[in-house]
Amino acid sequence: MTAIVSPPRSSLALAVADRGSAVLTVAEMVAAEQAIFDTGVSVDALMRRAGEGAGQMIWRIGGTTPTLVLCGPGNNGGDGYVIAEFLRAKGVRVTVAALSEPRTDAARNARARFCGEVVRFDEVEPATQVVDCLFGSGLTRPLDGAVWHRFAELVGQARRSFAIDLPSGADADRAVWLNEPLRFDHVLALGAWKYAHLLEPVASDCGALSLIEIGVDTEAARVRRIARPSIVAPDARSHKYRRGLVAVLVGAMPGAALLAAHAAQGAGAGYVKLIGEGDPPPQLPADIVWQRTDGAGSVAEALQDSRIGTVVVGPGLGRDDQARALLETALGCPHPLIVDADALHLLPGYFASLKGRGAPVLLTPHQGEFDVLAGETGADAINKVARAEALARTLDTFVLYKGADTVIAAPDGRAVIADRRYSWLSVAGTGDVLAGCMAARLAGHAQPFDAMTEAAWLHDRAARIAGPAFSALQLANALPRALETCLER
Ligand SMILES: NC(=O)C1=CN([C@@H]2O[C@H](COP(=O)(O)OP(=O)(O)OC[C@H]3O[C@@H](n4cnc5c(N)ncnc54)[C@H](O)[C@@H]3O)[C@@H](O)[C@H]2O)[C@@H](O)CC1
Ligand SMILES: [K+]
Repeated sequence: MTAIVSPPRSSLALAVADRGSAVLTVAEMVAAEQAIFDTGVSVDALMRRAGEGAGQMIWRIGGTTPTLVLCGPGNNGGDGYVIAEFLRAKGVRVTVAALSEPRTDAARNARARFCGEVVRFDEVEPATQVVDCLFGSGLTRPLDGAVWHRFAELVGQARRSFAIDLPSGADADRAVWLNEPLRFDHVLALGAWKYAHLLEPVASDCGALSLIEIGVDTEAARVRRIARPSIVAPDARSHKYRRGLVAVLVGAMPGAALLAAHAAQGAGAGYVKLIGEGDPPPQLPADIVWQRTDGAGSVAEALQDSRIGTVVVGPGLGRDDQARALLETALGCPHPLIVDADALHLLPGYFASLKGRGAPVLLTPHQGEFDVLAGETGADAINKVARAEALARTLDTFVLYKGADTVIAAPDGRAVIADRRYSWLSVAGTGDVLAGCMAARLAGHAQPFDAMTEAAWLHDRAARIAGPAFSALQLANALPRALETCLER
């Protein structure tokens, strides 16, 4: 067996990237707030910080629009009284509708400081602008039917709606609606993102998201919202192998493998080759190398090339015996491996090969493929991130769980949520492009988690650049322009 020498890295390497802002569970948020109180800040002072931050944002967006603030019994309602007083002092015509008397000391104090009018919730008239401070992270059950009905009417009839911290009715950790879904124009998250802001089905009902800083320390958070990666251009010492050699295995449908290869080129790989049986497909462009093989033994031999940075198996692979043989060979090769599409359906037969494999394996399932892989794994998980984490841990692989809310999870517990994917991505072949894009990034710097995050970002950015109704090839062709937006200056 040929000795494996890692290819030299670093041309399109990672720069010091923005880690993205933190995503916290309610329990983590409570602990983070407690840490602030432990420094001597009072609950009242933190509520003022939160309410005035949110008030400032509403003032910037809504100006003097007459405003109805809906206040619940807890500290979310307390925020509402702070916001109402802030806007009133700016000269905005503000009414507060209270669901009940405040039940916490901080909310009672905020209520006492509000100098405007407070009316009963069940008697209030619709307004041009509505601010929802009924419930935040303390919501434990669905809203009472009559309350929800009136609430939905007030939000629906307003020209502009804001939800403070969370839309009332949304479960923060599970990211589900406890009542019927309700759409807001703006959601102002306090201190950190919660899962409901970024995971479907709640995320896309949140409209424009803003994060109001209140001074919570989120440094140690394991889960983050995706942020624009920072990518370094090739330097003077760069050459094609240093940029990264990507090998894509070709199965029954070479078109999909070709798309992945195009995408790898567009995302910065220095050298891309297809490895397949017999003659190359007629549509093979001149700038993609075809490495002809003759049976599984010769594929294994081709994959011994120590210059290979990443192998891709799955796009257009098929699910027959030949496909199984290719997957088995790929799993046995010494390089980082991306397992995508058809190969994900075949993978449960090879879980044992994942354990102890020297080089990392990256899985890219959409929902159907995820179900095939996960089975009962993570059945009790609270949300999509926890499900992805459970699979990553169980199989000791990196997982990119696709969807409008794409989740990336590492076996060490790190996770990233790439929310609100551009909806025109829902077209055939975009998965092949994502796999190729990820392969290029991984071949360039050998960091699987970063490669997945960068690929998710570049894929979405390229789609927005390509505009509506693009083809998968047009998406791959837009990748260089997406890459340009991430280059370190
Ligand atoms: N902890 C803090 O010091 C801070 C909290 N802040 C705000 O406080 C919120 C959390 O406050 P709370 O923990 O008081 O929670 P909420 O204000 O979300 O509401 C909790 C109250 O509502 C009741 N409740 C829950 N679900 C209900 C339902 N479906 N129908 C009727 N009543 C229901 C609970 O029994 C409790 O009395 C955050 O979302 C944020 O807006 C901010 O002011 C920043 C500081
Ligand atoms: K709210």
